[in-house]
Amino acid sequence: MLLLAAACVVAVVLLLYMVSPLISPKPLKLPGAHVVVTGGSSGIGKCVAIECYKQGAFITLIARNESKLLQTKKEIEKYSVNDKQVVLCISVDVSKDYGHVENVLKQAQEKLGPVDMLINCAGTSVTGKFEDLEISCFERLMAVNYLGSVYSSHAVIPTMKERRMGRIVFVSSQAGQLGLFGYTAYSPTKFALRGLAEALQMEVKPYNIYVTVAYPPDTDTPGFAEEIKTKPLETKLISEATSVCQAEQVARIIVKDAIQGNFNSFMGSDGYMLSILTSGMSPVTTITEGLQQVVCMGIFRIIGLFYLGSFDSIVRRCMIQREKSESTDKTK
Ligand SMILES: NC(=O)C1=CN([C@@H]2O[C@H](COP(=O)(O)OP(=O)(O)OC[C@H]3O[C@@H](n4cnc5c(N)ncnc54)[C@H](OP(=O)(O)O)[C@@H]3O)[C@@H](O)[C@H]2O)C=CC1
Ligand SMILES: CCCCCCCCCCCCCCCC(=O)[C@@H](N)CO
Repeated sequence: MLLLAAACVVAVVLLLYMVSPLISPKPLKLPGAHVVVTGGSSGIGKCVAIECYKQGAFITLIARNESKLLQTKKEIEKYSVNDKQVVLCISVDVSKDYGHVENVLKQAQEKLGPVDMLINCAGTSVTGKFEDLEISCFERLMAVNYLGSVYSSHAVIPTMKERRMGRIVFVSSQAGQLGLFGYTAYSPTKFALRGLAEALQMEVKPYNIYVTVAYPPDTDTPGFAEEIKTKPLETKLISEATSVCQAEQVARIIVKDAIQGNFNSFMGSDGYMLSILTSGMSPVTTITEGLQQVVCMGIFRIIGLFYLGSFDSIVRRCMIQREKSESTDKTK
């Protein structure tokens, strides 16, 4: 009886493997494709643009600061693989005025053709204790990290649906998979992208459009260098659970997953565990991915509980330390 059940399971798995090429998306061809990268003038966005350019794509870079855009354009052009390739720069704040964002993306499409891939990388972070963060921080981060991605995606989706092809990438964060001390303003903006991505993916899949959510860990970028200046001690200590990644490496993984149309894009072994743990009701792109989630979820939850225990003890130790130093300050 048991043998029969096992045989059935094996048969089903084999069958699923056989049909899996039918449900996996066809990879996007980057040579000659038009790739738009918001936040493309610095850090992860810049490396994503370079990676796509190296593979023959035409690039539109979007950010606010014009001189940074031009400098990055020059840097990217060093990697050209043919003499037709173009890097277009657009200076716009993706979080301000939807009409404006829609307009500049229309102009970009007139110049370089319809957008094949949009990478929403424009974003910023502020850390601090909940009550120390000004309300304007919560509003600004939601506007840039979340609404900025909504605006840019909203402007390109109609053409993608008409052409029945395309890729949309949202750059979330590991802090968009779990909430940590110091990230009360930032984490919700990154969790929001996941909700948007899931709902949007269900809408656009019949049009052969694939959505990817990337969850990078701490990554060595100008934005990260700015962030650590004001990070609470607790956040620093908790973040030491993972090592700092290089932007080039993060970009390579994001571009590979976007080309393949994978919903999940993660980096490193803790990124792998977090992605399995938080897979919830997210779509799967391969049978192997689904099987790994089913098999590993429980054990990763146990490992996760140990991590949570150690994070709680960091927070408690810091609190006791702070109270001690405050009371000695008072007695002085
Ligand atoms: N570095 C890290 O540790 C991690 C980063 N991430 C996420 O990756 C993304 C990139 O981060 P990172 O490379 O570190 O950031 P950087 O600060 O190095 O670069 C941010 C880019 O976004 C642009 N940008 C910022 N605000 C706006 C805006 N309102 N409108 C248009 N462009 C804007 C910036 O240009 P300009 O200022 O000129 O507008 C710049 O090009 C962010 O979404 C971040 O949350 C996720 C996980 C880890
Ligand atoms: C079972 C597995 C458990 C794994 C636990 C992993 C611990 C995660 C620590 C996460 C550090 C936060 C990264 C935020 C990066 C970011 O978005 C900012 N740097 C942006 O500037």
